[in-house]
Amino acid sequence: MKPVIFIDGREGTTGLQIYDRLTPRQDIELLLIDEEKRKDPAERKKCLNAADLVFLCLPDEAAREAVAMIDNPNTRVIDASTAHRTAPGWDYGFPELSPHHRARIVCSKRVANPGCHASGFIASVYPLVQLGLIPPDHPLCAYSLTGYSGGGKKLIAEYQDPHRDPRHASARIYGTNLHHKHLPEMVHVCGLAAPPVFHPILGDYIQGMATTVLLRNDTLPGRPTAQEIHQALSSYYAGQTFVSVAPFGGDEPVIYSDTLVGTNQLRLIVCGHEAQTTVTALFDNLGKGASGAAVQNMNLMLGFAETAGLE
Ligand SMILES: NC(=O)C1=CN([C@@H]2O[C@H](COP(=O)(O)OP(=O)(O)OC[C@H]3O[C@@H](n4cnc5c(N)ncnc54)[C@H](OP(=O)(O)O)[C@@H]3O)[C@@H](O)[C@H]2O)C=CC1
Ligand SMILES: CC(=O)N[C@@H](CCC(=O)OP(=O)(O)O)C(=O)O
Repeated sequence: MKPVIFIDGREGTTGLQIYDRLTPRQDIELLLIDEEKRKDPAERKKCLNAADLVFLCLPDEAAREAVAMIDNPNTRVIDASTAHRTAPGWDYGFPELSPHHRARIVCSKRVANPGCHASGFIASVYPLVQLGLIPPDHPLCAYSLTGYSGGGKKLIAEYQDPHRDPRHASARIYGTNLHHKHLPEMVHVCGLAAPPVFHPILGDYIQGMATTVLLRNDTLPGRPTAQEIHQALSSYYAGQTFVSVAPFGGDEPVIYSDTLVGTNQLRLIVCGHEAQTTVTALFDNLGKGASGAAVQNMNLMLGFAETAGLE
């Protein structure tokens, strides 16, 4: 019997991209909700409980409500929202972080899909903390470029509106209160003593991300060089399909944040010298930053090849 999959929020940005990756597949059965009833709690409840696995591609509050509607003990959940990423009983859906993360996802009933900015930050920082190159109480700084699809349908409409504010043509820093909603998961997953100083930056392009962590080598234990940090990350992720490390200094002399759009890849670029290092994670907010990662997690949970639907 093919596993039955339901995408709650299929009409949204993340949901649609999961749907597009799943429709060609013959190894699953997609449960589709009646278009008119897609926000009807009773109809959603029926679908949520009829499925073997559900993707929640909803605002946080609606995701919490959806989880509360599930009374079938066999229904497994992948939540793309921020609602459960640090919640007890949920596993963090980033399998490349460690064999432990991967093993948890494989048998999990509740997987929280990582936030997009958080994915970029954690991909760089988690291994360096594990390897002892960054102490958990190290004062970290990061910034993260994103396309506007990261803000869902509302932000896409705002940026694509022919009568939009002309200032949207310039990049804009947001999260200026320094309390971005991805900070708790960055701290929780990496085991940090305090959140990084973090600015997200929105550009006038639809898709693609570049998340950069800045390090002063003389403040790190053993004063590693940028090359040594590059070597450590390269060894850490050796053999992974979806996370890779570029040759030292990067693949090109500049870094375009839309380089990996349309893929489920996340590529780390380490630059610097004896005194300073930057680690930039390049990926697609709707690939490894959301929908691609969610499908990868589904593959692991249901015993499919990790790459199925993601080639
Ligand atoms: N976009 C991205 O790059 C990323 C998004 N995410 C997260 O994924 C989740 C979805 O985001 P995104 O796809 O961008 O958002 P969108 O706004 O594009 O889509 C959300 C969808 O949920 C629907 N919806 C809202 N409330 C309900 C409800 N009560 N019942 C059923 N459907 C409902 C909306 O309906 P309607 O169409 O009528 O508005 C919409 O189709 C969010 O939590 C987001 O933070 C995570 C990582 C990256
Ligand atoms: C451009 C933009 O607005 N991006 C969103 C993050 C998108 C994402 O990762 O969403 P969730 O954490 O909600 O799942 C933001 O920075 O709030």
